[in-house]
Amino acid sequence: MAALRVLELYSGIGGMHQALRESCTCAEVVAAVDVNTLANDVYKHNFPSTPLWAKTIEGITLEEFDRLSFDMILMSPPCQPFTRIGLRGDVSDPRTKSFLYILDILPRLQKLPKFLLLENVKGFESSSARNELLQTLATCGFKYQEFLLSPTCLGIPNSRLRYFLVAKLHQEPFSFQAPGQILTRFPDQDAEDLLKEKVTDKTDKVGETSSSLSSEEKNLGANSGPDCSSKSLPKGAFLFKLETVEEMERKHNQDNDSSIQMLKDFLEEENKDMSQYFLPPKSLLRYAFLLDIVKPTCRRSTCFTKGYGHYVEGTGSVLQTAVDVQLESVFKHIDELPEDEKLVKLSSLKLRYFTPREIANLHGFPLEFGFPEKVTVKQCYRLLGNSLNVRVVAKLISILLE
Ligand SMILES: C[S@@+](CC[C@H](N)C(=O)[O-])C[C@H]1O[C@@H](n2cnc3c(N)ncnc32)[C@H](O)[C@@H]1O
Repeated sequence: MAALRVLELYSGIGGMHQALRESCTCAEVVAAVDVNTLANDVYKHNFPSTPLWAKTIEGITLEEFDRLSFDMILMSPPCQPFTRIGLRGDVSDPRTKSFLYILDILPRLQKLPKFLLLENVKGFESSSARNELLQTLATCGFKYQEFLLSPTCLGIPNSRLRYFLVAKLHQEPFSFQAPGQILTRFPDQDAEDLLKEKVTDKTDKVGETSSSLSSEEKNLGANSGPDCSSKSLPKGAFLFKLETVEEMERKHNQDNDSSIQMLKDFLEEENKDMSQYFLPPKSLLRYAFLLDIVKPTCRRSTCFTKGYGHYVEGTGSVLQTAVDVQLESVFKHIDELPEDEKLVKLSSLKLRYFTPREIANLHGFPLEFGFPEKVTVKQCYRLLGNSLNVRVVAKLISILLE
């Protein structure tokens, strides 16, 4: 069988290429395109034989696209115009220009690709750019399905809810196609969950609390979950550490969901020198209440963004390495303490950032995937924060090509 000719647009560090490999598809990336010099260096480091076009997508002519004669497009367009917390410039944001250019080129190609996969942030599904994409695909004769998925669907303890679209040309609809719907789980997941529930049913009655909701839905607080000591508190009440009862319950549920792996499976060797990753006193004192603190035995972590290690708030979880220290005992009445005592208490948790390697592990990059030596830790965080979960995309590629 001839190898599938794949065009990787907005290639970054090559998350899509890695996913293609992980899916064991017989394929060749005929061109990867990105303007970011540093991301391109990382890409070349890991995929040295792939032709890398360090230019803007809108600078590629129709003829150049035609010459590549590709069968598949894999792409992650810039997400800033669609993020829920951003300005949501959508199609009027200049960063969407290259995507609109692709939509304009697509119907005019000499040979349409047979397959297409797109990744973007949650928020893209309600954008005009997405409506234009669907319209273009329908005009060209593609069958497509949209998803909102997080790595937790695959038992990975990391939330990274993303929009995905898979499309194939002139073929039977997907067996799982649900017109007008965005699927929030993998097509085979219902059957898998049912099987799991049956097994748990027989062996462990406590398992009943893992309802038919996906982990991400539980994550979003859609499940009331098992009993927890905080239940008598009024809805929305704040506990220690600026957390509501609902947040506490959600974390509690996820940490007890044995279908998700523990974070310790993704961590680096304990004997490695981690001194550079510990949170400095200034950050501890200023942001302690806003940190999402997890232990190695936890089965969850928040989405690691490109600001991780630079901004503290909302950019990703931090790891409590002093595992025997009780979080509650540290935070209780901490506000009443003078600063030096506060710092002693907070330091006892031994909080550190996840290393770039650990984030790469959570994102599904294999151990052989690396960064050139000159790339700094902060740059690694930035590039990984822009990238994707390889295992989620690999599974979608398999589903698309089934
Ligand atoms: C969301 S990131 C994609 C990350 C990639 N999937 C990965 O695994 O690293 C978007 C990428 O698009 C690139 N980009 C943005 N606008 C572009 C354009 N007009 N032409 C080419 N690349 C562009 C950025 O440099 C960035 O690396």
